[in-house]
Amino acid sequence: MSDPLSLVRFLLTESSHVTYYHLPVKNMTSVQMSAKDEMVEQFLDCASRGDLAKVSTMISHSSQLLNESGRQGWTALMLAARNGHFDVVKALLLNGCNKDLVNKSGQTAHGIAKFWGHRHIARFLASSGDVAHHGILPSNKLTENETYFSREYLNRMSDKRTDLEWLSAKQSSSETVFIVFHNSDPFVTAEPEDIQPKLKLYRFGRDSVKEVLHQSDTMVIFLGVEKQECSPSSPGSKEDGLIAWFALNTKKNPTESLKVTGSDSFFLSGPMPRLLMLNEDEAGIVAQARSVLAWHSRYSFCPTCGGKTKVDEGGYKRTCLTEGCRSLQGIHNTCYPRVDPVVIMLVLHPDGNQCLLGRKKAFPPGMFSCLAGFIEPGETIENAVRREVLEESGVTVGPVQYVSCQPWPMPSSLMIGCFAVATSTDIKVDENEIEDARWFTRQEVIDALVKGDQAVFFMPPRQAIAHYLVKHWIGINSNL
Ligand SMILES: NC(=O)C1=CN([C@@H]2O[C@H](COP(=O)(O)OP(=O)(O)OC[C@H]3O[C@@H](n4cnc5c(N)ncnc54)[C@H](OP(=O)(O)O)[C@@H]3O)[C@@H](O)[C@H]2O)C=CC1
Ligand SMILES: [Mg+2]
Ligand SMILES: [Mg+2]
Ligand SMILES: [Mg+2]
Ligand SMILES: [Zn+2]
Repeated sequence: MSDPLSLVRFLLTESSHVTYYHLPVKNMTSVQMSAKDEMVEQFLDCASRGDLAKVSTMISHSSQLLNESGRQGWTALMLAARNGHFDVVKALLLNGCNKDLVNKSGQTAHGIAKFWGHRHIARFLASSGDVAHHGILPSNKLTENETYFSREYLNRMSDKRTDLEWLSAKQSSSETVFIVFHNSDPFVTAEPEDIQPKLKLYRFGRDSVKEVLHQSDTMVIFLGVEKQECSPSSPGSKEDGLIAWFALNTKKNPTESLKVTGSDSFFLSGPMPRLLMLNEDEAGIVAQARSVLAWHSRYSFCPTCGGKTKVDEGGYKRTCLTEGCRSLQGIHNTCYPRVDPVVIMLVLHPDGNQCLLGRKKAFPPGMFSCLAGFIEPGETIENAVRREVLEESGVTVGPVQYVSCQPWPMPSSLMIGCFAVATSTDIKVDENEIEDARWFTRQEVIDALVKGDQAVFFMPPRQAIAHYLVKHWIGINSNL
C-alpha cells in the first residue's frame, strides 16, 4: 500500500463503497424543523442514496435546493460523489449546481470523489466545466449578438439624454442622421445589388427632414451615436465629432414634406414578415426605435392618474404633469419604455433525439415552432419555461439552460431562448393557445431546415430565435 491516500482510506474504514448516509443537520424532530429545512434534509438524503428520480423531481420544483448544505457543510453533490452515484452527480451538474463549494473540512465534491476512489466521478467533476457535452443539452459556448435584431450598431449614450443643449446642437448638425417612421413603419430603400432584396434604412440629413422635425405631432427619439471611429475634434471646437442618430415618427404620412433622392424608397408597412427583410446591421436600430415608438403610441397618458405627460430624456421618459402624482415619487416603471420578457424554449426529449414543437392556429399551414410565453410577475426564467410548457403541451420539464436572446419589436418583447429537458413525454395540448404539438426527430428537423417546403413541416425563418435554437441543437449535437 504505497499510495498514502489508499492507506488513509484503509485505516479510516474498509467501507469506501458502503453508503455514507446523510444525517440531519439539527437534532430536531420534524415538528421543530421548518418546511424548508425538511425539504433540504430530504433532498440531501435522496442524493446520498442515489435516488435519481426523486432528486430530479425535487430540483424541478425548487432549483434553489441545488447548493443547499446540511451537516458539516455537505451538499447533495458532495454526498452523491462520496457514495459513487454518478447519475446523481451528472444530474446535479446539468442543473447548474456549484461544484466548487467546500464543506467544513475544506473538501470539494471532486476531492471527496477522489478520496473515496470514485475515479470516474472525480474525472467527470474535474472536466465538467463543459458538463453539457455529457448530457442531452448542447454546449452553451456561443458568441454574443448572433440573433437578428440584436446587433448594436449605435452606442446609446444614455448620459446624453438629459443634456438638452447637446441634443439640440446635434439636431442642428449637418452630420446627424435622421431615420423616419410613419406609424412605427420605417422609411427604407432597396439595395439593388443584392439578389435577395435587402432593405436599408433611408438616412436623411438635417435639411431633408426640417419640416417634419418641427411639426408639433412628430415624436423625436435620440437613438445614440455611431460606434465607428470618428475624426477627432479640433481642440477648443464645440463639435465632439460624434455622429448622432435620431428617429422621427409621424401619424400623418410625411412623404410630401421629406426630401428624398432616387426611387425605390418607401415606408415598410408591416410588421411581419417584412421587418425581417432589413439588413442585419440596421435591424437592431429598428428594434430599438420601434419599441420606444410603440410605447409612446400606447401610453399617451399617465398610467397612474390618467393625466397629461411630457416627453423627456431624448424620448426615453414620459413625465406626468399632474402635481403630486404618485408616478413622480420613487421608482415607477410606468415612466419608461416597456420591455416584456418572453421565454422561448426548445424542449428536448429525455432520449436526446427528439424535440417538442407546436403550432398556433394563426401560423401558416405546416409551420411548427418552439413553444413560447410571457414571463409573469415574480417568476424566474426557469419557472416560466416549466409553466408555459406544461400549460401549452402538458409536458413536464427538468433542467433549463439559457442559450441566447433576441429583441422582438412586435411591439417590445425580449425573447429569452432556452433549451429544456423534458421529464415526461405525453402531450396534452391546450387548445386555446396551441393547435398541435408533437415530438419531432432530429432527422425530421434537419429535413425541415434543409428541404424547406418538401419536408413534413417547416420552421419559422432564420431571423426568428426559434429557428436559431433548433439549428443550434442540430449543429452541436449532430451525429450525422
Ligand atoms: N422570435 C420568435 O422566434 C418568436 C416570437 N414569439 C413572440 O413571443 C410573444 C409571446 O408568445 P406567446 O406564445 O404568444 O405567449 P403566451 O403563451 O404567454 O400567450 C400569449 C397570450 O398571453 C397574453 N399576454 C399578452 N401580453 C402579455 C404579457 N405581457 N404578460 C402576460 N400575458 C400576456 C395574451 O392574451 P390576450 O391577448 O387574450 O390578452 C396572449 O394571447 C409573441 O409576441 C410572439 O410574437 C413567439 C414565438 C416565436
Ligand atoms: Mg402560453
Ligand atoms: Mg405561447
Ligand atoms: Mg402565457
Ligand atoms: Zn400621473
